[in-house]
Amino acid sequence: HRFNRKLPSRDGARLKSAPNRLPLVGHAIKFIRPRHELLDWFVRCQRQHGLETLEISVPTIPPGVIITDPANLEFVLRNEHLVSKGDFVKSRSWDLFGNGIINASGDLWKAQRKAGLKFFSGNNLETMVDEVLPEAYSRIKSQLLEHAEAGTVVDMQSVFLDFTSYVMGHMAYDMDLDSSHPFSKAFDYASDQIGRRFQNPLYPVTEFFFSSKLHNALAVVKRFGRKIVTKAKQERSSAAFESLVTNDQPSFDTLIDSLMEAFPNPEIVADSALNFLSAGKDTTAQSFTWTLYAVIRHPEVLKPIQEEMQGLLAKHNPSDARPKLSTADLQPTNIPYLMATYYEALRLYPPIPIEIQECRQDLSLPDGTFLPKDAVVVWCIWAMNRAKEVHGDDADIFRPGRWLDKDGKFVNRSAFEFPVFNGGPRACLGRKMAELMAMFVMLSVLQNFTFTVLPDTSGRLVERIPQNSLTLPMDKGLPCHVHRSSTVLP
Ligand code: HEM
Repeated sequence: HRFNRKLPSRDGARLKSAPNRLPLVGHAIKFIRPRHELLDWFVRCQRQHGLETLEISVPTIPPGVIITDPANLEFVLRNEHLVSKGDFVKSRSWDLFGNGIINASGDLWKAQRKAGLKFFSGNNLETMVDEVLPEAYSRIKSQLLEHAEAGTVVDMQSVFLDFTSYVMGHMAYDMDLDSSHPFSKAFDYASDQIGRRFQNPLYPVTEFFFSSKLHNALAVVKRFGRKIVTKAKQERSSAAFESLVTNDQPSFDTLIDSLMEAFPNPEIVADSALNFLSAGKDTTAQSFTWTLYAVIRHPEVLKPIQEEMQGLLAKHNPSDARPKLSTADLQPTNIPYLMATYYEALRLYPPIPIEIQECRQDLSLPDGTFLPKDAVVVWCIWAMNRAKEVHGDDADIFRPGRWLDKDGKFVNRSAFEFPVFNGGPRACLGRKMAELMAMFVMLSVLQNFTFTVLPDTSGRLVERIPQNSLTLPMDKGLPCHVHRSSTVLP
């Protein structure tokens, strides 16, 4: 047996088991159920046992626990040398993520983290707001106008995915990517199939018989990555050559540039850029979709958002009917209610809903739980974000006001109470970028359009649920009717 035989325990006794454990298969059935049922089950575990650490068992993987207490999560996130991604996650996602930052550890991770930090700390986010976001928005605006004019149904999830593909394509690869590009199609297919491996314990067998489409998609993705790096290298050489003639310093400021400076190996640069694209494209598009859904269901939030928009406009030259939004405009100090609305949607619909890590050695959590080496540590962000012990008795309710203090100022929570962007040394590198994109796209879309969600065939507005994935796509998208409203912002 390759796993340590010791079991998780506290005060010398076995832990309480998470509910619905079955003989032989343990909790495995729960993990292969549709995503919303699994998430509901995590919420039930949390409601029945509060912040207590519970035991879970799934055959073929080492014994494990579900943690919910923010103090335990803080310990886990701050001590990567003790608890980190293990074989369970890495073996399933290696084909797509390879040596990229998402799964890398040690020096390989450190160098990519440094290159990413350098990239995000420069002027790049300002360039994104000034140049990339307006162009990305103008593309989706034309789509929305066409649908508004023709009265046709538009899937807002796919519109937001077009938006983020364009933005991430520019930020990660310095090129135009839209959802119809063969790379985008191959990438989306491969991400989806890799996500399914986490739900299907027999995936090596299934893929042995039915995997040629996945292998082809992965080959397209990897080939595209290599092509991008070769193109960036050629551009660097010619810019360097030109600078000899003009005597100007060439400037290299794309993410690919930062990565090429850190790594001589083009395969690593390609994997790394792909990981950044992967980390940023779907998570953000999904967060915009769930935010719009929440706003449509809670129209009372539109008034304070409109007031903030008017406040922003008043700061610009009043004669300028289409002012350009700047990075300063998009800060939470200027638009606290919109930021609170976004955070409230992120709380109820976290784009990465579940995390799974493994213990590197025997250890004890702050609540006294003993975990043997190899033990699996799971936390469900979806359920933690609904814990009444942390978010109050109204934790199930969408209420942006919980993110504002008595003066209406936006107040954040610690990463351990609100682990939507992870925390500790491996906290999300793109958080600021995601927030700027969200504020920009929400201000622009809500200023120019109103939406009605389509009812189902019985005429009812059914609650939207997530689809199975590593992230949180809305099942069947967000089909809406869109209507034009007053056009004030660009
Ligand atoms: C609402 C949007 C987003 C959410 C909720 C989110 C959430 C997260 C989470 C939970 C992690 C930890 C994942 C893990 O290691 O298991 C993470 C890591 C990461 N995120 Fe984000 N993310 C978002 C947007 C972005 C964007 C726009 C980028 C830009 C490229 C980005 C770049 C990264 C990177 C590079 C990492 C790996 C950090 C490391 O391992 O050191 N994310 N993110």
